[in-house]
Amino acid sequence: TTTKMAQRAIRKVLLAAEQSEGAGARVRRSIGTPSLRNLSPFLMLDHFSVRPGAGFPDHPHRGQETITYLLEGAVDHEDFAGNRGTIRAGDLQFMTAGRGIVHAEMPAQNPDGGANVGLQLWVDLPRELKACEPRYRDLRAAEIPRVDVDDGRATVRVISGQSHGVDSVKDLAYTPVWILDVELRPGARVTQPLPSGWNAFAYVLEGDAYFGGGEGDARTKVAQYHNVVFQQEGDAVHVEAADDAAAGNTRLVIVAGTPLDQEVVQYGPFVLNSKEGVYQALMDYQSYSNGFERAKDWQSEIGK
Ligand SMILES: Nc1ccc(F)c(C(=O)c2c[nH]c3ncc(Cl)cc23)c1F
Ligand SMILES: [Fe+3]
Repeated sequence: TTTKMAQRAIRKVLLAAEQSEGAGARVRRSIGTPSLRNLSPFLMLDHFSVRPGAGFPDHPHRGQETITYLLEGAVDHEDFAGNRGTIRAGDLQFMTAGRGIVHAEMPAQNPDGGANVGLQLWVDLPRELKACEPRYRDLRAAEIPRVDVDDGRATVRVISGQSHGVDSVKDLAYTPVWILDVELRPGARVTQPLPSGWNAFAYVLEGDAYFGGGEGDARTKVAQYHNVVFQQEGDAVHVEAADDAAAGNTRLVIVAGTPLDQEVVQYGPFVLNSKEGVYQALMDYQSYSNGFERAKDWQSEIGK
């Protein structure tokens, strides 16, 4: 007999309000705001929109991993070590900043193009990896397995982790995370197991999603641009779409990660385990040392 999955209850629901970031970019930040800081290992979630002429010019990172998921358009990146690349709709870039990166992230040259839209998730690095060598891992759309669920009413792109018997192709971040891109057509019902004890959230990209319910409990309706943070207890999250065929599709990402048992002291893109660590990062960045040597006399081409 299959034991019924203990569903995770909702801890809180947050609206991701729009704010400015970088040079003329707009982001909807739902993790990393005063109302949601402690969701280890997650430090920030930005749902960004960047038009040609705007972007994220030269800036540093230390002590975290950034996972960038392009939903529309294309973004170029270029760093102080000469690494360059483009991530297009459906692709992801996993960047481990480790001891230090200085880079720019700008819309790919398409002057008459529309907005470039995606998600950028910052994941904390465990203490012993804070000073590791930086690295990049790209995951192209074609490499991401898809699984049809609920008689084809739902589709899950398994970016990282497992869903309904399908495994992602490879682990790309040091800190274990699951990232599932879920498309629900009208009437879809999906129960998604998650590793127990991990922190987990869902961010609604399109349409309305209904969480929980069953056993006589009412479902919770969550609208677009809202982030649903789940309790740590429980084995699975349950999500549904409205039955009404006129409602259109619902799209959300379900993300889970292993909590890190360490202090988080953050000053912008410097994320360490102590104030001294943050001071040191600021000093190193300003004096081009301990991982920031290549920032001296460097300017990106794309961020000019
Ligand atoms: N000022 C400032 C300081 C530190 C940063 F890391 C950034 C930054 O690069 C981003 C912050 N949200 C993002 N969403 C998507 C992308 Cl592609 C980049 C960013 C930035 F703009
Ligand atoms: Fe960056």
